[in-house]
Amino acid sequence: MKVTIIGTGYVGLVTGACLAEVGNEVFCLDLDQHKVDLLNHGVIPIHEAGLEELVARNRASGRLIFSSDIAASVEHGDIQFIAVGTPPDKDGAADLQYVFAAARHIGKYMDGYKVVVDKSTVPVGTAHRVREVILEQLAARGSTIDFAVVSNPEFLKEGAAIEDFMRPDRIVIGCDETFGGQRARSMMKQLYLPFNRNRERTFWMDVRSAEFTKYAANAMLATRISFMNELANLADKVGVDIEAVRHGIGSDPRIGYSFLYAGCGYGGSCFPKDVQALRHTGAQYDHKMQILQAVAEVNERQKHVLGRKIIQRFGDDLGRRHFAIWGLAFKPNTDDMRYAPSRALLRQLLKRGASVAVYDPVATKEARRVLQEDFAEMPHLLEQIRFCDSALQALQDADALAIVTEWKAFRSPDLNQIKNLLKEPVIFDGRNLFEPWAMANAGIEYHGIGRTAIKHT
Ligand SMILES: NC(=O)c1ccc[n+]([C@@H]2O[C@H](COP(=O)([O-])OP(=O)(O)OC[C@H]3O[C@@H](n4cnc5c(N)ncnc54)[C@H](O)[C@@H]3O)[C@@H](O)[C@H]2O)c1
Ligand SMILES: O=c1ccn([C@@H]2O[C@H](COP(=O)(O)OP(=O)(O)O[C@H]3O[C@H](CO)[C@@H](O)[C@H](O)[C@H]3O)[C@@H](O)[C@H]2O)c(=O)[nH]1
Repeated sequence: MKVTIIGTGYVGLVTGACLAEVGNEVFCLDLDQHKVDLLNHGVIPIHEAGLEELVARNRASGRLIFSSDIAASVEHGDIQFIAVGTPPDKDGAADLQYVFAAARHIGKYMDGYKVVVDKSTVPVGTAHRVREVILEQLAARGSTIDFAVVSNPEFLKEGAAIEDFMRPDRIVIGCDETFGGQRARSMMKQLYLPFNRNRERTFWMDVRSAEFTKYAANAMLATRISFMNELANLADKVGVDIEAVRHGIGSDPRIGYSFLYAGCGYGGSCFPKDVQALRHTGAQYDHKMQILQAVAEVNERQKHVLGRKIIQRFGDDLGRRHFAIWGLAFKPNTDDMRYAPSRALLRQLLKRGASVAVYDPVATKEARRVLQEDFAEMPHLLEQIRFCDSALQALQDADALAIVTEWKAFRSPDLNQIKNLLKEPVIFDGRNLFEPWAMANAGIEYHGIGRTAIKHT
């Protein structure tokens, strides 16, 4: 099928490459000319396992092209995916300006029937507004061309994006009579056939319910994490091991093990903004989302828990202290720094005068960029950060090690080397990678999240 993807970011690029891989002719549009140029030179602007090979293979076959030519992009695809960003605006609502700009472009240039698919995460009612925007453009041209608007939210996780797209848990498609009906439904069905071979994964529903399902999924996952983080903080006070509790409750199939890891808070481009946006939808309908308010507040606090543990241990004046930090990205297998908990920790430590040596396997370049922005008003603090090429290098002469991202490479370190390189054998583990008893046996003072701190004796 002929498909256009508008917006070639995480979601657009993965969607485009995966749809090309199963045989479609895909046109990826982006207004960021630099990004388009990189992609046309085979350079992938993000770190995502397997993406480079997938893009190269499909570019070589001619099934995947990148361009900033709006008119050509609208002409190309019978199906037009809108996969642009929906960042939070100043009130926490989803900023839909990029979605509507894409809709305007479609309305301005379309010359035949199109199925317009909202793939971006957008609040309930957005498909209706996208339809209105397209209709306005058509009316301005005196045109009555038929089109459909469909909601097809994306559930991929960064770091496992290709696997998630190729073998999704579910494909949610909102398609109803108001916006498109049977013709759009059969085109969407055909497009997703290759992803339904093993079993039917598509859930058909009305457009508004599909839009809501995306927020419901992210809000539920964020709630589980904040719930566990709140329990972990209490566990620390009452002398309970949150990891034992996680096993104890996760074994109940009604609860399950996923997304129950306590830590130093959730980050990323989705949970923080989507929780806020859903709260905002609640406010618009005079319906206070009390649980989600607590979820967001607990998470904000949680991002500071690791820093607070460090301050408790070393005092508020960190002027002569130096710390090693492992992990900068908001989670492993990505270089994404959006809302990463490491940013909150750095702010806490640097403002108190500490210096830090940081290491992340892939996010260093992106971290340098976002930290310039974070410390734009206090640029001198950036001089207190040293970016290292290896985890061991970061440990040299540090007073303690803090772990912020659960990269696999951090899971089984040589404890003797850690002890030899650190000035004091102290670890603050924001992702509970290690067992307190193993640390105690190794003579390391260990502070996890919700794991009774065992002091080095
Ligand atoms: N990142 C994820 O893991 C993920 C997963 C599921 C859903 N989502 C949702 O998908 C959407 C996209 O997220 P993302 O992380 O891919 O965003 P992104 O910021 O990585 O990419 C968006 C891209 O759209 C481009 N763009 C903006 N306006 C445009 C226009 N009018 N025409 C063409 N290109 C335009 C930008 O230049 C940018 O390259 C968001 O709504 C997000 O919430 C993201
Ligand atoms: O038990 C857990 C699981 C995750 N996290 C943290 O939660 C954040 C988000 O993790 P994850 O969900 O794996 O990453 P995302 O790539 O942001 O993916 C989420 O957001 C996407 C964008 O909407 C959705 O498509 C995905 O389904 C949804 O998992 C990260 O900071 C993790 O460290 C925890 O603290 N504890």
